[in-house]
Amino acid sequence: MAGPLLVNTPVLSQSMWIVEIYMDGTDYFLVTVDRFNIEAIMSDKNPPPESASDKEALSQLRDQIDGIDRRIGELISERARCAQQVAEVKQSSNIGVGTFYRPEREAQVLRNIMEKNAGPLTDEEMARLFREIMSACLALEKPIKVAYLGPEGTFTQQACLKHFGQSAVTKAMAFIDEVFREVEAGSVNFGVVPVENSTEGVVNHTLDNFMFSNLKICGEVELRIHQNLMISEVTNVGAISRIYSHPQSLAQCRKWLDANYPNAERVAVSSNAEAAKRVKGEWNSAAIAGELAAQRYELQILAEKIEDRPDNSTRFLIIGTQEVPASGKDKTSIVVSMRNEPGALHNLLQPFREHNVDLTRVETRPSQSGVWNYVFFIDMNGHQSDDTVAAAMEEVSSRASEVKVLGSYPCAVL
Ligand SMILES: C=C(O[C@@H]1C=C(C(=O)O)C=C[C@H]1O)C(=O)O
Repeated sequence: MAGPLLVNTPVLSQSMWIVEIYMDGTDYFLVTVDRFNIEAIMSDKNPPPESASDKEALSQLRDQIDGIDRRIGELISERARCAQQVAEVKQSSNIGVGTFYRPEREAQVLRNIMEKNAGPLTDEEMARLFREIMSACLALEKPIKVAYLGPEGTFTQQACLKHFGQSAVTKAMAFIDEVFREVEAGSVNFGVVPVENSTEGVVNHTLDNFMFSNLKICGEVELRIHQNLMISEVTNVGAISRIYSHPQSLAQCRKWLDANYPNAERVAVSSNAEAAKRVKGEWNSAAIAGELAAQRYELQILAEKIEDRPDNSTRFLIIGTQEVPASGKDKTSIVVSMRNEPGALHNLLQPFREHNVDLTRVETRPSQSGVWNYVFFIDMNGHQSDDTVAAAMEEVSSRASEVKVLGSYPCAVL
């Protein structure tokens, strides 16, 4: 066999190159290589030759993208002008006085986008883009103010941005009670608090607040929780002897820590964001927190997704003063108190079964007053205006000492 006869000839396609041709009698063999791999391997000193046709193709595609971007920009402006007109209609009529933000409408818009999406972007990616467009359009109508359980960089802040987008004006509060108070006082429009929380361990605190508050649940957010090990610019990577985080996060990463940092001291602090703050300026420590904390406190992520369970997620509630109309796919949350008697729980659950209402969560809390013996927090699929939900609720009301509807709200879209 003779050869190679030719080296580095970009003739097969834009992505495949023939690098060698061997002759063997009348047969010949091509040795090809993926151009993009080659490009990655080659150093800047020795760049692959660019053909004139490749350059032309690239420049044509870029011109096309510039044109599309112009059109997208024009369409976004047109959409924003429509949202401004909606605001004018809302203002001049009594439709939606004080309710510029419409959670049910936003959920419908996002669901619609996901349903119509033909790819190649995923439904979630597409909805995320539209989430930001809507957030900016709403800010033109009226900037929305939201309080959340801080400090900055917590998973609750991440949930807040996921739900309201980057154009919302956010305010970090130190405690869950303060988030409730801030909304009740009217200094913000909404609040975001964790409810089924595998990270911050504050589920009960949120539920207890609902017992004495007239605020409504206006929405829910689900967040995949990814934990990361992060360090500051002064950290000596080889000498990490202390790792800060919230106790729940330390627990979630226990196996990973046992395997990777068996001798480091694990220090529990009040939040993941607090952990991130502490590693600033400490050469021998690291923190476990979310990506947002790394961004906020300018830390470097040393290892990502270190949680032992990859399906780890947390649910947050949006609290406000408005009743949310049905969006087509909703949940209803209630709190019910029952007298302490045999079969109380059975009596409470029976109407839901009879009316075919699907319960998604039942939580029991000790009563905080003598009147309520058992207090149950119940989440169900459906809106309180649905016939089945309304019928079940009526029946429950006749059996319980007290029933309070915490709200009907759209199921989390993203
Ligand atoms: C435009 C409206 O107001 C707000 C903005 C929305 C949007 O940009 O699509 C949707 C719902 C509201 O939060 C509306 O009520 O339709």
